[in-house]
Amino acid sequence: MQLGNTVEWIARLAHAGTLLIVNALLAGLSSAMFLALYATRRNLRRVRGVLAWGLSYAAFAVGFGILVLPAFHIDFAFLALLGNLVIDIGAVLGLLAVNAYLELSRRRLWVLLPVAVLAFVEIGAVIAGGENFRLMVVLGNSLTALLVLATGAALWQCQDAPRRPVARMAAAFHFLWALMLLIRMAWWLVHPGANVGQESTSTFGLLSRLILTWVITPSFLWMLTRQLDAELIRQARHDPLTGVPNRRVIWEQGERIAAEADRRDTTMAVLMIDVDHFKAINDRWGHDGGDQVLIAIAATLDRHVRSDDLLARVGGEEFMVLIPHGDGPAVREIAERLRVAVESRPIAMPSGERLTCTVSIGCCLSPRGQARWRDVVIAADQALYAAKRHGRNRVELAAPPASDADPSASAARPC
Ligand SMILES: Nc1nc2c(ncn2[C@@H]2O[C@H](COP(=O)(O)OP(=O)(O)OP(=O)(O)O)[C@@H](O)[C@H]2O)c(=O)[nH]1
Repeated sequence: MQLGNTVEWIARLAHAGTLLIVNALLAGLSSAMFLALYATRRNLRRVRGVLAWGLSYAAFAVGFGILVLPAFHIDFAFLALLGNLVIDIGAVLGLLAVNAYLELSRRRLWVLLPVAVLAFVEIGAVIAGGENFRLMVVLGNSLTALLVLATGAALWQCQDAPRRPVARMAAAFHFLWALMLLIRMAWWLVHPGANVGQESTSTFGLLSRLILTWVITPSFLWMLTRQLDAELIRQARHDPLTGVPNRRVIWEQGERIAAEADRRDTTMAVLMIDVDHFKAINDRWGHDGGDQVLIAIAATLDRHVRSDDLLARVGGEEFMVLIPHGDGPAVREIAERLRVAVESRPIAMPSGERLTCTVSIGCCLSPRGQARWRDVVIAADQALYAAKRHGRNRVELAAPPASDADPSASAARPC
C-alpha cells in the first residue's frame, strides 16, 4: 500500500506539466547565472560565449514557459510549434556559445543548414496540416538531436588542457541527450498507431532533459571556473604590459637552475638588460609612448631569445634573461644578438615617427659548479651599470662572482 502510494506520487510529480515548469525554472536560473557572469566578468576571454549561453538558457525558459501556458487556460493557434521552435533557438544559441567559447572554426556551424531545412519543413507541415503531434516529435527531435550532437562534438574538440576533462564530460552528456531524443523519435516511428493522449515519451524526454541539464549546466560553470583559475595563475606570473614572464617567475626558475648547475657541476648565466635614456622617451612621447616602446622591445627580445632561455620584465625598463647552459663566448654572443636586434628595429610611434632605441646589457656567467643565484644577479647588475658608464648600447660581461674558495672582488670588463 505504502509503495503503491509512493509510485503514484512519483508518477504525479513526473507529470509532463510539472516537468515543463521545472525545466522552465531551471533554465531561467541558469540563464540568470550566465548573464550575471557576463555582466560582471566582461574582461574574461571569450566572454561572448558566456553571453550566448545566457541567451540560450533564456530561450529554453521562454520555450518551456510557452508550452506550459495551456495549464493556465491560455491557448492559441500553433502554441506547441512556437514553444518548440523557441526551445530550438535555445539549442542553436547553445551551439554558438560552445563554438565562441572554445574559439572553434565557423565552418563547424554547417549543421545549421540541415537544421534550418528541418525547421522550415516542420513549420510548413504544421501550417498546412495542423499541429500533428507525431510529425512534430519526429521532425523536432531530429532537429534538436542534430544540434545537440554538433554541440557535443564541438565540446569534444576542446584542446585546452585545464578545460578538456570537463568539456569531454559535458560532451558525453550531450551525446547521451541526443541518444534519448533518438530513442523517443524511434518509439514514435515503430508505434505509428499509438494513442497520442496516453503517450509517455514526453515525460521520458522532459525527465531525461531535466537530469542531463543538471549535469551539463554545472559542467559549463566548472569549465569557466577552470578558465578563471588558469587566467589568474597567468596574471600572477606575467607582466600585464608586455606579456612576458615577471620577476617572480625568473626568480623561481633562476634559483632552481642555479641549484641544478651546482649539482651537475655546470654553469648558468644571467643578462640584465636596461633601455637607454628611457626617461627621455617618456618625456618626449608621454607615458603611453613609453609603454609602446616597452611592448615593442619586449617583443623583439622575446623573438630573439632561444626557447631554452627565459626572458622576464623585472622592473620599469629593465628586462632579464636566464640562460641555463652556456660558456662565456656563447653568453656574450646571445647578449650581442639581443642588443643588435633592438638597435636595428626602429619602433613606430603613435605620431608616425620611427624611434631607434638601444639597450645596455650586463652579463654574468656563474663559476662552474658554484652557481649562487643572488651573486650572479648582483654581478650582472654591476656589469649593466658598467655598460651604462662606458657609454650605453653595449654589452659588459662581469667577472664570475667570488666563489666560496676564491673570495676575490667581481669587476665588469667589456666583452
Ligand atoms: N612608460 C613607462 N615608463 C616607466 C615604466 N616603469 C618605469 N618607467 C620610467 O622609466 C624611467 C627610467 O628612467 P631612469 O632610471 O632615469 O633611466 P634612463 O632614463 O633609461 O637612463 P639610463 O638607464 O641611465 O640610460 C623613469 O622615468 C620611470 O618613470 C613603465 O612601466 N612605463
